[in-house]
Amino acid sequence: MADRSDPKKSGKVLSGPEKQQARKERFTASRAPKEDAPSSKRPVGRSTDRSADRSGDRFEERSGGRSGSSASDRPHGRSRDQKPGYQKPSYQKTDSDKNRTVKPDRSVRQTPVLETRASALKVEDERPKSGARPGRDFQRVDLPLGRLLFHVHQILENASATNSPIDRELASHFANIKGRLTDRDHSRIRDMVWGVIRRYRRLLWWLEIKGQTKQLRKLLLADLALTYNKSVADITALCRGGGGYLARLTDSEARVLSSMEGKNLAEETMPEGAMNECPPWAESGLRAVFGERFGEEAAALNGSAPLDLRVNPFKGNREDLLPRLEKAGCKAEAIDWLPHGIRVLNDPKKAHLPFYERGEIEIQDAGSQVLSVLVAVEPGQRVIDFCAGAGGKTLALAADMDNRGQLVAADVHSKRLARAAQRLKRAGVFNAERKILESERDPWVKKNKGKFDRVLVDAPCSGTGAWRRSPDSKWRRDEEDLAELVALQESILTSAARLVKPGGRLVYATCSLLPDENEEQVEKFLRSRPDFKLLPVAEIWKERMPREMPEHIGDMLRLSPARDETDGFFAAVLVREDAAPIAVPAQEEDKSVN
Ligand SMILES: C[S@@+](CC[C@H](N)C(=O)[O-])C[C@H]1O[C@@H](n2cnc3c(N)ncnc32)[C@H](O)[C@@H]1O
Repeated sequence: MADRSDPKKSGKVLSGPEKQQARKERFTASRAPKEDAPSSKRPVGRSTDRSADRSGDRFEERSGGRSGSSASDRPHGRSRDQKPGYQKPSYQKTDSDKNRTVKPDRSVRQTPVLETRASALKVEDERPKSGARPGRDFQRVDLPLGRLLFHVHQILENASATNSPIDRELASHFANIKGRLTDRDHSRIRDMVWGVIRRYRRLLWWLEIKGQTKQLRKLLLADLALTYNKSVADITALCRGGGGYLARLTDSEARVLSSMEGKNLAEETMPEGAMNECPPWAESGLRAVFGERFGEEAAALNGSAPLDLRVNPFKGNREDLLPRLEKAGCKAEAIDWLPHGIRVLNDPKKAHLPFYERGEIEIQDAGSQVLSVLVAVEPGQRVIDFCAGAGGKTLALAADMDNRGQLVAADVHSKRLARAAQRLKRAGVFNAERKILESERDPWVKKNKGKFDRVLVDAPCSGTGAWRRSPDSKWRRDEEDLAELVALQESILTSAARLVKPGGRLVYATCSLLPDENEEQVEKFLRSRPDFKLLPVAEIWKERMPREMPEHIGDMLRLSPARDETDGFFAAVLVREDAAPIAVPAQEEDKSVN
């Protein structure tokens, strides 16, 4: 899926090395403090056996998330392992590794991957398994927890050093150690990495009240104590130092961990923003939008997202598809307020995938489906999806155009457009073409001014509405990024507006919930372009949607996870008045465009 929340790929908001360094420091400092001497005595912690029932934090695979991006998306420039602070994943063979090639011991119960957290993270016995024949048997066995922690720490450190998405860092780490870990180890590492990310601000709060500096190692250790209920003795046993293990606990670390024993991650005195994992840079904006409902919405944004599908009308219909999905093992129901939406209720074997591969369905959040409907395209029109990315909305627009008319998928990111092309082909779309833009002010825009009935600007944004799908994105941004995004959005909106023909429509959308990226952006635009007027979304909703519009949706669309059970989305529909001349502000007429 396209990466809404990655403005760096646009070439517009690339940060310099200083900024990268600042980011790194913000995310965490990476080295243990010098003043902490290694712990010489064994701490006196007790092992508690409280069951870890604070669930909801397990890793979820991103399928169709707007902010997800694949390794092929890597921004231009230096490769990951040239970046400062990046550590190439190491795999040093230890004595215990030599005994790691053993026959499966059928007497040992195989622990399911998603066991309760406390038992899944038990301190494991590292003695050689009986029956091992080094070099002859191929069955790998799971790594002990201490070794897993080393990988978890390395992945978090690298993600922090390169400011790259966690899923990309996980994939790269696993690729680098080339199959040396079992699938179950991969799962456990993922769980732990995503756990730290999902509990990041709460863990930071704990470090702060204990007078600790922000360090990934400390976050990880605090997570073991507060989430997995590990005692200091347990943690000491896990951090044994040397190849493949975290360094031994310092005295100060042991003291802090000891003071955390028996404590809950979520403390009553914790501020609401921290409790709900809201990053400080977004908190005031979300409070301004949600007022008293801030806590409820922030909590929902910190939850997990459902898997939504859109039925491709070129290949079938929802009524026929639902029983077929169910027969294949995917329990799903119609999203009755959408024309083609389906919500997956239970699909443990990913039975929906063959349907996806045949182009019968697309993976698309319900909110994203609404945006496409609001563009209200007609067959035969000229339509442009100006920030098309990998084509999520282009596909939906093509279906509503019934393959008739001209549909342009434009973007500055050629690889994303290439993915869009594959998806369009698979879906049976043949009225779409690609346009790679140099920037939003590409001369092509001027050449085509006033030619389109519909212009969709699905702008790059902070992605606050999609945090459920990419919780790490909130810790990779700051106020400065937000300001850069707002400037980019304004520039894209004013430039793309030139494409709208008289009587045509400009639809501005984001998956952000912040007013600076949404209402304020639209209001600013309308002040500078009096030839455009806001069309209340209710006007389109009543014509295009199977159910009435909920009352809380105003003239501009705002969807949120707590109230609408969708990702957070914003959209405004702007109509260009019929006979008005194309008023292009002076700064739009870039000299190079002529
Ligand atoms: C939110 S994503 C689009 C998601 C896509 N519409 C979908 O539904 O899958 C925003 C897109 O804007 C593109 N973009 C960034 N800067 C741009 C610019 N200056 N002009 C046009 N597109 C830009 C990004 O490459 C990204 O694909």
